[in-house]
Amino acid sequence: MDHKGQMKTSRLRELLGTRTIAIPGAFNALIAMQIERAGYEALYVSGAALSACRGIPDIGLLTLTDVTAEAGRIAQAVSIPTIVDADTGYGGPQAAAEAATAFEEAGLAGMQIEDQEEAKKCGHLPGKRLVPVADMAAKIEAAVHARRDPNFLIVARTDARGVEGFDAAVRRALTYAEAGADALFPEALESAHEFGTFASEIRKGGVTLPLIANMTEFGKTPLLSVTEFESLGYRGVLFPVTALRTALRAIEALLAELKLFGTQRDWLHHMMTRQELYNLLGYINSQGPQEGERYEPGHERVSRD
Ligand SMILES: C[C@](O)(C(=O)O)[C@H](CC(=O)O)C(=O)O
Ligand SMILES: [Mg+2]
Repeated sequence: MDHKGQMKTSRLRELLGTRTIAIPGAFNALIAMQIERAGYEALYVSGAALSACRGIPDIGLLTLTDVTAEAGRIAQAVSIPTIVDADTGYGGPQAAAEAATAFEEAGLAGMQIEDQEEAKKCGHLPGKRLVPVADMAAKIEAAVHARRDPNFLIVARTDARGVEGFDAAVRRALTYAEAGADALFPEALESAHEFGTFASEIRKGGVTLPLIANMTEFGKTPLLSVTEFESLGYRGVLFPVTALRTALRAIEALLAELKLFGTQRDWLHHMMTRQELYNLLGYINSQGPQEGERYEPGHERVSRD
């Protein structure tokens, strides 16, 4: 952890302590740069998106080494804080402690750990299994103990809603707060009403930690806006796979048309131009944009490649 890393961790705490923010998921460093440039104040590295980018499902196949390398690259490409999805913590308390150390050193501002058993699944699928509450609490304690920067954020996610029920989700979250978690994340709640009740039950339990909501699509949770979550008492709203799903659909459509027509001409206006991509990368091309490199509607030649 360096000075820059410490600034990001304290910034993340400050943000979650004061207002409600949208936290989009970045599936690589370039997308992280886009997220920062679009004005977001924090970003998320999703296990589901990272797995998908490797061509594998989100069933706990990513290792700590894999995630540290990729999430570290993402975090270091931007100056806003990054929260990484650490799945189940990659094992027991010792593994969770190692994860906290590795992520902190790699420049992450926080990590999210969930209470599923190790052969995990997407939190919005049926058939999940949870570890005993004491086992999860031990992982949180170990991660909290392992961090060197006290601001490195440990987000405790409970998947209990779809397994043991709503009340168990509240009870588990309260226990995780006691174990030292810095933020609570109730996974796969099924209505705005449940989000509101969860928040008020947590407050009734005497816990004032920031709450995180997950706005993943096509799952169990109806789509609510950041403003709605703000009024329900949530401080961070994740959009973990939103950019990836959108990119995938666009690429699917492009590929179909390219195959059919043998040219990408009609797609130029959907593309970021060479110069715009260079600008995003901060790459100063010493020769500047070449004639014909900028897209103008009606012009077919865009790049000199
Ligand atoms: C938030 C999540 O853990 C993720 O990996 O991004 C997933 C998202 C998803 O699968 O849609 C989740 O379990 O909710
Ligand atoms: Mg995940």
